[in-house]
Amino acid sequence: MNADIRANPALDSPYFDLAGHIGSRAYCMDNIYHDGPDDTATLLDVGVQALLPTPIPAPPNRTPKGPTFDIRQSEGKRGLGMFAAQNIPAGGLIVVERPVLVVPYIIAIQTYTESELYAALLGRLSPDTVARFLVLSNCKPASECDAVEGIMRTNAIGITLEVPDGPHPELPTHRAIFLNVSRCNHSCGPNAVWHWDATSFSLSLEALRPIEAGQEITVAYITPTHSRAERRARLKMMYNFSCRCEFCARPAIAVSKSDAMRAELRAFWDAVPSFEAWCLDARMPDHALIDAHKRAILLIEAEGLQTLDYGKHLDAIAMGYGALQDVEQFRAWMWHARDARPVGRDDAARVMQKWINDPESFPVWGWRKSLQRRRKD
Ligand SMILES: C[S@@+](CC[C@H](N)C(=O)[O-])C[C@H]1O[C@@H](n2cnc3c(N)ncnc32)[C@H](O)[C@@H]1O
Repeated sequence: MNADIRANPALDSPYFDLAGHIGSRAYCMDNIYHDGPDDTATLLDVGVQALLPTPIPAPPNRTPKGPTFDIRQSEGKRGLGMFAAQNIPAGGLIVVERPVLVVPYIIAIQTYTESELYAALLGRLSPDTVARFLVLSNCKPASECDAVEGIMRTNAIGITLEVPDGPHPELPTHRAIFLNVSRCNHSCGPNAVWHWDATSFSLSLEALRPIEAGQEITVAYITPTHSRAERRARLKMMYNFSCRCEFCARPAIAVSKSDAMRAELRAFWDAVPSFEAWCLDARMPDHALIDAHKRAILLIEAEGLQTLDYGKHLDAIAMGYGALQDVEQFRAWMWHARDARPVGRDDAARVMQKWINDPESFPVWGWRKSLQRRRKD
């Protein structure tokens, strides 16, 4: 079993049935050919393979203008890293990339070793792609696994393919290698995030906040809301490095404050009332919900954690002001929410602009008052 992988929610499934999985799978190797320089070599369950669309549609056309990044040495013993080659706005697209290798999260094959399978898969790629794969970082000692498996464990990103619900909820989850995004180092307050789009078989990397030209582009390898000590222990265990990000380098006095703020953010969604509950409950102050989300934004900005539902908090504040029929604040926060949308998502921005122009067309306009009035009647 491949224990080290980023983002594998399928494995939290209570229905995970490893024995059933092993007993019932058949696999095939194939290639997916793309327009770009690198094809994808796949090892897929035959059922999953049959579900792939042919041809695979092109990724949504949101191509950034000019080169957005370069790969070079990062400071402080972090190896290579990805750096912004131009100023990138919040929500700006950095790169869209197809994987060069895709394998199931669990490979239930006993007749071949994983090394043999990877050798066969690499044999399906161009020599140039293989050369670029083989120089990716490997954090695993030779005593633990061979070099190719080490590269997989260090760089693979968890992706899900489109598989209908069934008795094997682990089936959609795969490990994929992306040659550029693999060069992104980890930060406990990352300035970028990746999104996998199963339909176009592509990964897009987007800025979470403005990134200046020359600044390093970072992502989070683990959930960043844990305490500094927990984050570091987890990174050491999974990726065998002591985190050297700016958030871990803070002085000790700042660490307990940071740990407390992250704990508050981790508990946020369980503690905050739902929008409907706040609308209905007259005992709750008018600004209770809005203030809670404003506090979350404050914490997120202090800790560089825009990866945590930043846009959702902005939406919630705008919605709160809409429910209170506060035109001025509604417009101001809807602007923020609109601007925080990833660049290129024009359909969402258009709808939000319509609400800014005509607040009364906002679907929950005045709800807190009207629901309470209705409750009294
Ligand atoms: C996926 S690779 C990232 C790119 C890598 N630096 C390279 O040269 O290809 C992951 C490896 O980069 C290094 N790394 C990433 N983030 C780091 C950080 N915050 N502090 C120290 N090392 C880091 C570790 O060696 C880790 O195993």
